Amino acid sequence: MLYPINLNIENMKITIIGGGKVAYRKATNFLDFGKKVTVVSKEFVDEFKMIENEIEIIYDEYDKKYIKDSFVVVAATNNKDINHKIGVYCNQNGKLVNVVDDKKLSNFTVPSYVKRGELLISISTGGNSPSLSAKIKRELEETYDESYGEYIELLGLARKKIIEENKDIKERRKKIKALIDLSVEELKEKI
Ligand SMILES: C[C@@]1(CC(=O)O)C2=NC(=C\c3[nH]c(c(CCC(=O)O)c3CC(=O)O)Cc3[nH]c(c(CC(=O)O)c3CCC(=O)O)/C=C3\N/C(=C\2)[C@@H](CCC(=O)O)[C@]3(C)CC(=O)O)/[C@H]1CCC(=O)O
Ligand SMILES: NC(=O)c1ccc[n+]([C@@H]2O[C@H](COP(=O)([O-])OP(=O)(O)OC[C@H]3O[C@@H](n4cnc5c(N)ncnc54)[C@H](O)[C@@H]3O)[C@@H](O)[C@H]2O)c1
Repeated sequence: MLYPINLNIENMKITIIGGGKVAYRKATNFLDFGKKVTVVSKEFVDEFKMIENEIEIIYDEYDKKYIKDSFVVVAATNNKDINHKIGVYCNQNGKLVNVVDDKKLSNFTVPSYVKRGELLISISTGGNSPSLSAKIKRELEETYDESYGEYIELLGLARKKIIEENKDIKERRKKIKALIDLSVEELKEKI
């Protein structure tokens, strides 16, 4: 079973090999988290036009030289042998790699996720059913709607204020725990 981890990718070079639908989805995942990626492929599906200004595009077939300096790699071609080769190379060279057609060779997979400001809920089925992950995501999107972005921010600010103003740890914890029972309006008054 895979271990959940939230990764700081800010200073990591990320390269995606392949220019199909799956590569596009993986590229937008990284962009969602403010990270520019390099994508290497001879051909690209039209969707890439929407993000061409936000990524670096290399028109070529896979070559080791394109991932030598990358720390995170996604092998997303429709060529099983190439994907496998990329997976093996990355595993042997201490890189994080997601091979889109080989869960075993991947040392990370990409979960489905709901993002509301800093609230991040991720969903994985261990590769058993990505469609179920997508379904659960849609359900969670309704429960945790857009308003949660502001709510989480307010909770963070109120928590910070309580920490600054209360030296007694017990008292502090009690007050912080009570925050989640407050409405947005009530939280605003606390800040
Ligand atoms: C969650 C999501 C994130 C994302 O990719 O962004 C994601 N797949 C999504 C969708 C999706 N993928 C597939 C379908 C077609 C229907 C179906 O097969 O169910 C649909 C449905 C659709 O398109 O709606 C086909 C598929 N997927 C994988 C294989 C290969 C294999 O199983 O070996 C094949 C078969 C290829 C073939 O046909 O041979 C493998 C993986 N896909 C994963 C993630 C990882 C496990 C996550 C988990 O445990 O749930 C893992 C292991 C590796 C990885 O890619 O990281 C994203 C939902 C986006 C959202 O959030 O809306
Ligand atoms: N993980 C997932 O979520 C998921 C979902 C569906 C399918 N898949 C798997 O992912 C594979 C890719 O799916 P897709 O729909 O994006 O395929 P696709 O056919 O739309 O795209 C494949 C891309 O790979 C590129 N490519 C082929 N050989 C290459 C090489 N040597 N170097 C660089 N680029 C190369 C092609 O130019 C094309 O852009 C499928 O074969 C399938 O096994 C995975």
